[in-house]
Amino acid sequence: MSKPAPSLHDKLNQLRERFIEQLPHRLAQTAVQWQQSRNSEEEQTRLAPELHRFFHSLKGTGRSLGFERLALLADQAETALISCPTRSDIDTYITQLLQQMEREQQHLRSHHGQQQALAAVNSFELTNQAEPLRNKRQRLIYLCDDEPEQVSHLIHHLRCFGHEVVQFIDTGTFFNAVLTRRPDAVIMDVHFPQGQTAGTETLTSLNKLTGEPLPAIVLSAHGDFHSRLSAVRAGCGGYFTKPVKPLDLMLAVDELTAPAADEPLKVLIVDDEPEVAAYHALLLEEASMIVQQVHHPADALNALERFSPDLVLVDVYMPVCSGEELATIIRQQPEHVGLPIIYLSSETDSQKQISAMAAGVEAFLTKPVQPEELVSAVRLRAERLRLLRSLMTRDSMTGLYNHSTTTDLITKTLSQAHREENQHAMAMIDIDHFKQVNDTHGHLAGDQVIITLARLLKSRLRLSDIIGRYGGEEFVVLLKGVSGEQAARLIESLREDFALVDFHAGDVRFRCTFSAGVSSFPEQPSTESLRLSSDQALYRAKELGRNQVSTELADEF
Ligand SMILES: Nc1nc2c(ncn2[C@@H]2O[C@H](COP(=O)(O)OP(=O)(O)OP(=O)(O)O)[C@@H](O)[C@H]2O)c(=O)[nH]1
Repeated sequence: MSKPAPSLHDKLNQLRERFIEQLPHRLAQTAVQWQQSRNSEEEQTRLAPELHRFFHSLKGTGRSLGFERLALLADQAETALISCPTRSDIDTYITQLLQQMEREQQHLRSHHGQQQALAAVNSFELTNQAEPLRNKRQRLIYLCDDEPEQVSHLIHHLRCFGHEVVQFIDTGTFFNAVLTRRPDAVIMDVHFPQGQTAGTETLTSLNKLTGEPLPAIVLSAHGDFHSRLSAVRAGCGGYFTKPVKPLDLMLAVDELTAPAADEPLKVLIVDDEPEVAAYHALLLEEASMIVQQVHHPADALNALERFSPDLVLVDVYMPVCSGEELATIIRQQPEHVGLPIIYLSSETDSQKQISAMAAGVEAFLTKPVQPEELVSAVRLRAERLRLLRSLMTRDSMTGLYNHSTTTDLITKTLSQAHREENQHAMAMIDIDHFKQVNDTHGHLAGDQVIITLARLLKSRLRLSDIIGRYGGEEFVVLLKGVSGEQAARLIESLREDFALVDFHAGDVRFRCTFSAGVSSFPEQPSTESLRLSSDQALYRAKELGRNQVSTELADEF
């Protein structure tokens, strides 16, 4: 039977135990350094920074792990070091503090100390319940600021865009929370009552302790060099001075939490020799690609439909059907015209290779192929296809599907829904008085509004929903598996939140609203009738004064 995974409490306890275990050695080392610094002025100068660093970090980590007495002693030692540059004045004092730390450490290792440490672990609330299921684009953000009223509007905006925001007003609770449930991003103030740079120091301690830098942005009332330096040392990816524009902060969070890589590339291998196919699959999988193998050319079309690869790797010599013939069959299907195909063959005769290429394949690799050659040939061509596909199907400003792709995808979904008797809803969304926004605040500000609404839709709707930019300031979404009524309620909540987003054009702050019309399938059985019905509902919403959601039944939400 496999061992159960350690609980959060166990992990945290292990962390504290490790810290206490390592402490005698570190204290002994520091005591020796302190003695050495007595030998000469050079030694004193050489060791001063190291001694200071030790007390400083012991203060931070001790405090954060709940070892308050230890942190207090370290704080006293640090203050003494800073305020009395002459060593002889504080010699006895520091030696005494080191001895007290030693005793405290022994106490913590004793049974009684362990009990107290455990009580400290249990004193803060652990989120034991299963993590709520979050949208792939939704982030868990920890915001730590001791002046909550100054950041409430930022929290509102972050939540409005679907992020889960947990707020902390002190660094200790924040520290424990990170160890319990690691966030996707942190927004941290620098200055706290505990110290001028206590916020960034907490991040530094956490990064050291976990060995994994937290993606963090600093939000500070001060833009001085010292604060900025502490942020850089804590590995922060951005520094904002208050007051900050919510949308600027949102963009920084987006950038900080953007996935490191896109979806893995998908490759279909068609080869009648299973071992060879498996070997090539292994090489590509090692390079983080997703591979599907087909050993009979006749199965290739089915696999293309289901797997939708970015590239096909075809063996030239196969029984039943040659690679050339298979490539021609694939190319004759309009949806696969641009799909890159690479031949793999033992054929070294260049004349034969040229004739095989006549079927329009992208490359000819000779077996045995070098692993690097295979991976780079596949990656280069598959990524190019991805880029071309994206240029063809997406709107460049918002990254949403363009008009024709949105219509195609909706039509495909409906044809499947007919077979499976599903229900879906369409919403047509149009920004109100958008011409006026452009005329008053300029086109760039108008673009910002469009991009923001696109982001709101992306962050709040499910990945399976179809979201398209239909035209200038008009969007269409297909909400899968929901009734018209449910969809209208959802769009209504988006409408309310969008109306509260602050936009900025220079120093001017302004807000925008949208109107929406909702229709549903199967009541409207085709893409065209859904679109017409949503359009009519949208028209009604505009007529009735805008900033509202209307359904095809003319009920207003
Ligand atoms: N900034 C910007 N403006 C755009 C873009 N696409 C379209 N527009 C503008 O959007 C405006 C749309 O205005 P209208 O369709 O007249 O309607 P409206 O002003 O939004 O008013 P209602 O829909 O009646 O509430 C036009 O002025 C277009 O120039 C774009 O990509 N960026």
